[in-house]
Amino acid sequence: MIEIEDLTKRYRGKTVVDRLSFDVKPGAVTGFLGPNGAGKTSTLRMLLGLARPDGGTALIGGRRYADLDRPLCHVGALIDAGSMHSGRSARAHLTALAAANGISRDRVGQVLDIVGMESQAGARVGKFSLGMRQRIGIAAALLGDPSVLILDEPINGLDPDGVRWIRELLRGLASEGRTVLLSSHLMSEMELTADRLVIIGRGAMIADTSVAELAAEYSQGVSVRTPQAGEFTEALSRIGAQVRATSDGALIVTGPTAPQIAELAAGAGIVLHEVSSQKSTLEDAYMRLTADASEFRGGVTR
Ligand SMILES: Nc1ncnc2c1ncn2[C@@H]1O[C@H](COP(=O)(O)OP(=O)(O)OP(=O)(O)O)[C@@H](O)[C@H]1O
Repeated sequence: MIEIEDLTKRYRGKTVVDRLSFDVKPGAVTGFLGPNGAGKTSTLRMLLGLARPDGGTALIGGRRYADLDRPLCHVGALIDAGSMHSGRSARAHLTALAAANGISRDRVGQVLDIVGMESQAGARVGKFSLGMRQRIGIAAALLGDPSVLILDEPINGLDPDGVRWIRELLRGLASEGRTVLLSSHLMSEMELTADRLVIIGRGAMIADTSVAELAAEYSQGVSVRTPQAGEFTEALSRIGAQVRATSDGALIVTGPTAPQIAELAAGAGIVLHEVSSQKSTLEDAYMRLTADASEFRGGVTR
């Protein structure tokens, strides 16, 4: 469990994390989303004791990171794997990390196995591709078998196989009851990976929701095609539905669900050619939610 309350960070007078509060619960993957510069990394760095908050608290299992005994056994973190330039082999890097944290050497083999890197464990980390470094970074995060995982942009720069691999790994770790928090600035990376979503902009909370709730909230009604449009519009209006006709002859119905509309038509002897829910994509929802919060969106001069 991660608890963030009123967390605030300022750099040179600019508030980059602004009284942020949210909880991250075990047993689910929580996506931490926001445009570039929204304050995600700053928040994660405070959570991991790498930056000092100017206000509020960031707790893991009820304690500050700095107060955890053998922190690697409570929290695994991946922050900036791209910058990991080690002249050591992957195995030596992990073995040193294990030794420094009182973790058995045997665990190194296990985590190399989990991330599929045993065959390359003897090669120098500095020679690895970004995707391989991400895997070694995740192996390091898993060394202490932690119940909480915090990953900053772990999908960034991975090829489709890597993306699928990390998605399955994180979902598996969450299904074992672990708390998994990962950041991204792309909804497309999150919609298949995360259960819950915490969306921030300019350091402040925009939405604390689930993928399913956000999809339902931004659903745009049901598209219906029928040769009896006039008659069916009257029947729909009688049950309180809102109906508007589109220029290509469809009816967009808001209020009832698609099955309710189909049943109403069947009961009234109306022929339907099409009934389909018009879901806006989560990407659209995210773009709308963060439209005012993006510092770097092109095309507009402020
Ligand atoms: N050490 C620092 N000193 C000064 N400013 C900083 C520092 N770290 C972050 N910032 C500023 O804080 C703001 C938030 O940055 P942060 O990296 O937390 O955002 P982010 O949401 O992780 O963005 P991205 O998706 O681009 O990684 C930015 O304006 C950034 O320039």
